[in-house]
Amino acid sequence: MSNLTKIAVLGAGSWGTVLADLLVNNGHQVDLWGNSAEMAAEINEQHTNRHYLPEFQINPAVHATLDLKETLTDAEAVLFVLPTAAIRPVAQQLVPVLAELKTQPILISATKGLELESHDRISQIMADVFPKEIADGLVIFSGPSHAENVATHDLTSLTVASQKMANARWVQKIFMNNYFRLYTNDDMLGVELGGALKNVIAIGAGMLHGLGYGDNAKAALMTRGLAEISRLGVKMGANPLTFMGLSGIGDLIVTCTSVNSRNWRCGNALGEGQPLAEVLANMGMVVEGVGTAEAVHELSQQMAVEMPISEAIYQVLYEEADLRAEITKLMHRDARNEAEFEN
Ligand SMILES: NC(=O)C1=CN([C@@H]2O[C@H](COP(=O)(O)OP(=O)(O)OC[C@H]3O[C@@H](n4cnc5c(N)ncnc54)[C@H](O)[C@@H]3O)[C@@H](O)[C@H]2O)C=CC1
Ligand SMILES: O=C(CO)COP(=O)(O)O
Repeated sequence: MSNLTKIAVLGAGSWGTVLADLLVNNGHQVDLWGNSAEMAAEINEQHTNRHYLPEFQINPAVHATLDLKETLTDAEAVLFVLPTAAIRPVAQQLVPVLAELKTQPILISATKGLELESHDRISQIMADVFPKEIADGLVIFSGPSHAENVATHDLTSLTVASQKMANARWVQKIFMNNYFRLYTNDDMLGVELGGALKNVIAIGAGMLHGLGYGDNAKAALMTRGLAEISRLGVKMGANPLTFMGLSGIGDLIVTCTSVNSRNWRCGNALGEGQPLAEVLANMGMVVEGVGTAEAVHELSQQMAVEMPISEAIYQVLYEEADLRAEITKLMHRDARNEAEFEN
């Protein structure tokens, strides 16, 4: 066992690779677990991951592997940076390995989405899969943070939320450096919802851009998008102030305004008239807002909360609704007071 803090990073895509690099820059030991032998060899031998980050030189101390047991051995924390759809099956793979190793690492999730069908947040999936003593310590890691910016050490601030504030503070400490700043928050529900739901609104922002709409339209979409995210979140029990923070409005701003955003780029291509299947095939990276739009469509009905913008985006993605007709419908909803929080 070495004296370094070892972190297991699961998911060798754009965000996982950059976070592994950051942790190694901070003096920690990292095993980066992926599912492509070719990519692991490229990371270990050339210190690049060109499919996701064409220009990025990875710290040579990042070690990529396909071996889950090797990854988890001696790890004090396990950072999940996988698409939402992969969280449950990968978590299920971890359980017997951790039992065999007799360890209880701190779980951290940087994934942003709601699971299809169950509508579960990542914390709910973890609670289903892991023993309570491990699941209860989960830390959610969220906020405005495109991998492309962190790769160039651009200044970035995020939120870490947990039911166990000692764990959140530990994560804060291991990640912070002169380009990466973290704040703690005890509202895990609000932090998770903000990170997942903004992806749907970002698809809408891209759609507006693709159709040629201007800044007024995008600002209105973000503002009213945040109103409906907060409405659902508060009804579910989240702290309304969380939506004013980094994992709420902060992440909504970056995702709705950046060409780095996969969700924005997906929406933009749809607005320009490309079919969804073609857009997703060309992206080569996960576009979380597409699956989350379906989960939100069901969750908002279940919670009896109106989310007209997310619903319009769902209709375009899944029900072949005409995008311009959905925008017209939104503009002609009943007149109301801005401060009405119920609908
Ligand atoms: N890319 C970014 O800038 C940010 C991404 N996120 C979130 O992080 C999560 C991951 O996003 P990205 O890194 O962008 O995705 P990505 O598409 O770049 O990479 C995902 C990686 O997970 C791997 N993977 C998928 N299923 C797997 C499985 N069953 N076992 C092992 N590996 C598997 C894929 O092969 C791929 O390498 C998403 O929830 C996203 O919303 C959050 C903040 C920033
Ligand atoms: O969550 C993100 C930035 O904070 C990443 O968003 P995209 O997946 O749209 O790139």
